Amino acid sequence: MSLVVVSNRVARGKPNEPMTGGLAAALLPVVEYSGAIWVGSSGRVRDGHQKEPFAEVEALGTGALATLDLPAAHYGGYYEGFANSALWPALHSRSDLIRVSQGDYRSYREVNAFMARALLRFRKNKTAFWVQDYHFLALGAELRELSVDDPVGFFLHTPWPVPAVMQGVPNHRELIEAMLAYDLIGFQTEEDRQNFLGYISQDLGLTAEDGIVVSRHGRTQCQVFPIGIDAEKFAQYAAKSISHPDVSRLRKSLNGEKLAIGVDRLDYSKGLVNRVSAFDRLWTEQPNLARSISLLQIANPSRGGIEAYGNLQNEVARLVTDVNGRHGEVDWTPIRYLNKGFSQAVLAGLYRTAQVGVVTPLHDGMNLVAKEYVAAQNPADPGVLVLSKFAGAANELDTALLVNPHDIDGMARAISIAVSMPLTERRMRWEAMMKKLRGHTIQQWSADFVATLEACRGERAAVAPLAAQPPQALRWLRSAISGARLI
Ligand SMILES: O=P(O)(O)OC[C@H]1O[C@H](O[C@H]2O[C@H](CO)[C@@H](O)[C@H](O)[C@H]2O)[C@H](O)[C@@H](O)[C@@H]1O
Ligand SMILES: O=c1ccn([C@@H]2O[C@H](COP(=O)(O)OP(=O)(O)O)[C@@H](O)[C@H]2O)c(=O)[nH]1
Repeated sequence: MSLVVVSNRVARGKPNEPMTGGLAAALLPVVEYSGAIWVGSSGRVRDGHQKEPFAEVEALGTGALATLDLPAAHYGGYYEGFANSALWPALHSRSDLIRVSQGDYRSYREVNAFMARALLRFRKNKTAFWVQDYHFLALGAELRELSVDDPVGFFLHTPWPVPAVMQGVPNHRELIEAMLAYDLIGFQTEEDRQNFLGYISQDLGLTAEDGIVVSRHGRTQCQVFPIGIDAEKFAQYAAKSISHPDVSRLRKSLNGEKLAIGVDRLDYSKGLVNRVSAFDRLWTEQPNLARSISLLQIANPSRGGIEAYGNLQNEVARLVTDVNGRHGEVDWTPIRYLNKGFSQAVLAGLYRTAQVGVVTPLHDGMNLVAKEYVAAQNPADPGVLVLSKFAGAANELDTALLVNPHDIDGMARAISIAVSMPLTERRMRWEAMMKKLRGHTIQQWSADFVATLEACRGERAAVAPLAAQPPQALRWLRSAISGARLI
């Protein structure tokens, strides 16, 4: 079996470069170790009608990376338009931020159709296609139009909201009906899966039995696959990176003061304004904590061409300036605010330096930073994770200090509790989280999804049984897709 993984964003595996988002960070080791071929956008566009889509193919570990120049006439409407100004806000329950035109929807569908044509080149005798995320909701249907009858699966990295929110997306019915051309649809949490099935029932009049929806396309299995991380890799990075100049300079600058860390793309879903307000509240209500805990906030700019993101960047910068102006001293800066990215090896050292990890999104599919923070801690003296209950990660990391990101006082209180938590309690909470991270790795996640997808082969007319978890997940994945080397 050969596996073709498809996403808009890809990663190149350069160890010193920051990752752009969790999807690319998660898929990189999957492709490197499994021998799959990963197809995505090159980030460049190409004019005119491309008879044969242009792809550059390079090796990526034991797998390969194929990047495509997307059609110039449709790229903006697809990426900044429909994907990130209609679907992204809706998926994160921000209907107020939906800005979209019919032209954007047409471009989105054109790019999905273009990608389907491009994928034919990577199809072999026995191929399975694994499509990632909201950029390609209709890609399965486009592949079926081209007579592809291989298993085609889809994984959604974001949340799926309640039906009323999806109803605010133009063309929602046509688009979500097209999703049922997938054999398997994966979600981060049970709540996301239930919301999706709720929409299918309310808007499409289809019922699901044991997560199987039968539509005109055949059968679609809807299942939860929470994404994991390589916890051991982060632990090793963290132990090693202490000597990295960025990490040792940070440590030296702290002078015994405690540190909280936030690491996010500059995105309205991440709750940055509320987080900074919570620190403002903390230092106002408990002035004794000024100079004893500061915040390092890494906020990597994202999707800068979209108005809502530009506005957010200005708002957060203004707020940080206000808070620093209010609480700062000649020799103390309450918030160190950085608009740039770091490699994961350096991030691990920064996570380990901080006694508190603050991950407080308003909504988040999973949030890998929460898991990475835990994995990077020193087992003998672990830090405390303050985690939004609206991050997918809260389902597993339930011994973190769970907070409501809309409750500024509650967050300030949780940060204060985290700062003074005794070692025994910190260790108990951390060990419970670490056990979950070790028990569910990124390799396990991909092996589970691919095994379940492969079980759908030839089963479009009959319900495929849920695949048992493979005992040697990674070995299985490698051997199952060993035929994937296409170049
Ligand atoms: O590709 P961009 O437009 O620059 O955005 C970056 C990625 O953001 C989102 O990441 C999600 O995937 C993570 C891993 O599953 C998950 O932890 C997080 O909660 C999600 O927000 C987006 O879904 C990706 O498609 C983007 O590439
Ligand atoms: O400076 C940075 C900031 C983030 N990341 C990585 O980007 C990913 C962010 O994923 P997450 O799921 O937290 O959020 P997303 O950005 O995908 O919404 C994580 O793997 C981080 O390690 C990175 O490599 N460098």
